[in-house]
Amino acid sequence: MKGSSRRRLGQRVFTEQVRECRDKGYLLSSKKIGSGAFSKVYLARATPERIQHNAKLSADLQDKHHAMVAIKIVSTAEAPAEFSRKFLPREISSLNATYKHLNVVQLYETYQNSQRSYLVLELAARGDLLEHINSVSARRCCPGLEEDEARRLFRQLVSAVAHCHSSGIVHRDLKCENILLDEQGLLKLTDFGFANCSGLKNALLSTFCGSVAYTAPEILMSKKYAGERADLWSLGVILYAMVTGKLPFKERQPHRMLHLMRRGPTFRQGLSSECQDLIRGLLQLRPDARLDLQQVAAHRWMLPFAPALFCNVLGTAPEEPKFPTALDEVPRLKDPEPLGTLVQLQRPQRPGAHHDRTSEPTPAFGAPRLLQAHLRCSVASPGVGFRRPGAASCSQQPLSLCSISAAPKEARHCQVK
Ligand SMILES: Nc1ncnc2c1ncn2[C@@H]1O[C@H](COP(=O)(O)OP(=O)(O)OP(=O)(O)O)[C@@H](O)[C@H]1O
Repeated sequence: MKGSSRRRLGQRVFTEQVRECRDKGYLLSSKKIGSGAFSKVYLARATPERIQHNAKLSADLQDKHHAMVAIKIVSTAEAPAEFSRKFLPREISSLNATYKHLNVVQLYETYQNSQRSYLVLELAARGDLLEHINSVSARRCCPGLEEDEARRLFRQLVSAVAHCHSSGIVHRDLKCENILLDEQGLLKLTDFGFANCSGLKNALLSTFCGSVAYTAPEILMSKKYAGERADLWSLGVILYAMVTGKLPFKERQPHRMLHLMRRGPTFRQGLSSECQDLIRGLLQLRPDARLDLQQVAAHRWMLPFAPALFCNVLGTAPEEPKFPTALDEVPRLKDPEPLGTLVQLQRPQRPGAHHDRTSEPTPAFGAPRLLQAHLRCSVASPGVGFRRPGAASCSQQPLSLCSISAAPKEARHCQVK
């Protein structure tokens, strides 16, 4: 289709969406605040009548003193049948199950027709954690957040994940891009497309979900896994990213990734030993050796400010274990690459702007076919259509996390068994 016809079609579709939203009591703006594989997210305003008639909206917006929401429009007509049948309902039911926690994005309501589904969401207008880390790093001319800020955010994240787990939901795609910030700087966990409600307690899962850089080793090894423990690994990666501005393990091939994981994370100078200890506790290879959420909440790095916050969610603090720091017995690779090298890049602006990497060497240890497909998809070239984080005031380029976390949107859905 020619550019001008595509534009006309886009305009017509948008006009329909504006009308459909207006019929439901929302004034859709043309400001697009994000997009996913099959969705676009727009800024919108709830009408006073709608607020009055929707209990969730009125309860929440009253506290916020505004009427703005985010409307995620999912093009179900264009999405694969599996997406509409499986992932979208999963996202909606997970958001309903986790209502209502201060640090989990709220779903106010949904409506749909034969072409699309609309999710009316709490607005988190200050971008995601990845952008935040990058812009703070650029401003400070030093990668990562200050530990105090990281602590404040991480405590909110732990509280959100604890709430999900206690509501019977494992997220399975915890990463910096799925953590949004609102106008008050409050953290809001989002994107429950891979969430699973049977991943708790004794049930073991086998589906590979999420982004490789944040994925627990047991999943990379195609083992059956406990969803809660896998979420804890991802928390360790996120905390590492917060305080260092890098990813702890950055490799394309699963066997090399696993090798790095076995060696454990390395830390920048100046990072407190308490923070290092907490990260090590989360990045334990053996899922049952990993800290659980209670232990995380009670960890001494978490405590300096208002430890009482966690008492409601998590109960009392258990003993804090110690973690091995030495390299384990795995043989060294001949030519290990530097860990978590900073590269200048960002997420693709257009979903799907990725290179076909079919010529990549096949992972040697026999990763599942779908995981290999994911790896090929997820190593998007850093040069293509990436958006820069906030203005850099220093001579360095803006700092950012590595490209493996910026998986093209399609890739995230094509790999799930
Ligand atoms: N409630 C919100 N407030 C503000 N921005 C949002 C909100 N929800 C989503 N966004 C923005 O829209 C983007 C896409 O949203 P989301 O990740 O939910 O879509 P998705 O279709 O699930 O994406 P993916 O294909 O990555 O799974 C987010 O990265 C974020 O920038």
